[in-house]
Amino acid sequence: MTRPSQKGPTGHKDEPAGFPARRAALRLLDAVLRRGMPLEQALATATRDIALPADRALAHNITAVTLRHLPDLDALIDSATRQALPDDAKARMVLRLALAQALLLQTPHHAVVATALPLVDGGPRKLVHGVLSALLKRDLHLPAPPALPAPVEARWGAAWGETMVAAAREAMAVRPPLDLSLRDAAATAEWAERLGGISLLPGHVRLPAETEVASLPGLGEGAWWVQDLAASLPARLLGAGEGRVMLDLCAAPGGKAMQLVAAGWHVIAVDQSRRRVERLRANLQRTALSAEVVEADLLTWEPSAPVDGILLDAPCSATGIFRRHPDVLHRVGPKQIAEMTEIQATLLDRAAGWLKPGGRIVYATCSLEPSEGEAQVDALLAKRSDMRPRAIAAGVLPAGLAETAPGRVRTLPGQLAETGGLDGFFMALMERS
Ligand SMILES: C[S@@+](CC[C@H](N)C(=O)[O-])C[C@H]1O[C@@H](n2cnc3c(N)ncnc32)[C@H](O)[C@@H]1O
Repeated sequence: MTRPSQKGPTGHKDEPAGFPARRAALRLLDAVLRRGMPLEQALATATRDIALPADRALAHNITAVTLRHLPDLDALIDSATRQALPDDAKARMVLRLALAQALLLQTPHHAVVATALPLVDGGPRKLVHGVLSALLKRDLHLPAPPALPAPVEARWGAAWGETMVAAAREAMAVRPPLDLSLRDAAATAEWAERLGGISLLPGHVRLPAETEVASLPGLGEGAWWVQDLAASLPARLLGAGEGRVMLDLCAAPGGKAMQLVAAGWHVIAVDQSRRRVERLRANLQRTALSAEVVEADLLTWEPSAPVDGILLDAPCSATGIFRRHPDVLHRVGPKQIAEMTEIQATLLDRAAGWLKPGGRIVYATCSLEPSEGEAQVDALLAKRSDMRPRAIAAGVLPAGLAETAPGRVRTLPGQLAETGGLDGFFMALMERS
């Protein structure tokens, strides 16, 4: 048995060692699954009473691993209960976390049981003990790769086919690599060598998944920023700026704005979120790149004059970044997607009217839902006879990716898999005639 600590790290008597991290993990899982909060957003509140960074990291890790394997963990739980536990029952939440620790984090079984049972004190302790003991006696294995939530598999299967769903499961099983965008694309070879990575495009360096960002050379001097390879593509479609004016709409925290400034555009970066605009300013300061920053709601704000270029990185369901944020697939469904498509259509409509004749716009979303990507651009082109697709220049995309239609790129799980894959994104380049 795990020896109960005299006093837990939070000062409570008779708490088993490691209990505060498990209590925080339960709060985190509850925030994501019952209240629909993003995991990263729930972190500060859920871990507020944890003093040690290592315990906060453990709570985060237990929850993330649980979310990556949730459907398979649920199947195990259901195999050991006579009556299915409600989806949001505390007993199910605790069992999910406990099994994830035992099966995926190799936590000793006695520690799993000792830290799980106090989570249901005053509740279904006997039930949880019974189910957990019965399951831990079995020779348990989780399927590899993990299943995605059934509604997601059905939706993506219908949109992209079963091969994509299988690739998405594989992508969910592994931590993605760390991609950096460089301020000085001319120094790509030098930085790739210095950082020990590979480069798939000028201005890009890819490092192994376990790389610790804080310890890398170049961070303090602002030589690079973290940005998935797919997320770096929309700004690349717009080419070199040569001092022309670019509106970066929905710009914070600024990954694409920094690329555009580094490519020679005069950038006006607009975002409505104060907190995220602060991060945008800090990022510009760290990289010594300068842009006009505007904190405003794009549903009412408009530029004072037509512009040469626009990048609209629209708010979206973010289902394309599930590899780093497994919570998204459990929080986002048709309702949230439909809400996002309405905002996207309004923003794209407004933005298209702000281009000079001959000006170019890129519309992008980090979503794997066609309604937030292809369908938005189809609708704009059907509505506006002054907008037309603009072919993507040679050499802009990495080897292995190509336009899916003139001016359009769709990145999917499974693409570039041999070098670590990339996030799910849609982008389209159009020109105003
Ligand atoms: C996908 S993120 C942008 C990421 C950013 N382009 C980058 O590369 O770092 C979407 C952004 O849209 C902003 N946003 C959502 N609705 C908005 C609106 N009505 N007006 C202005 N910004 C908005 C959010 O605050 C969020 O920062």
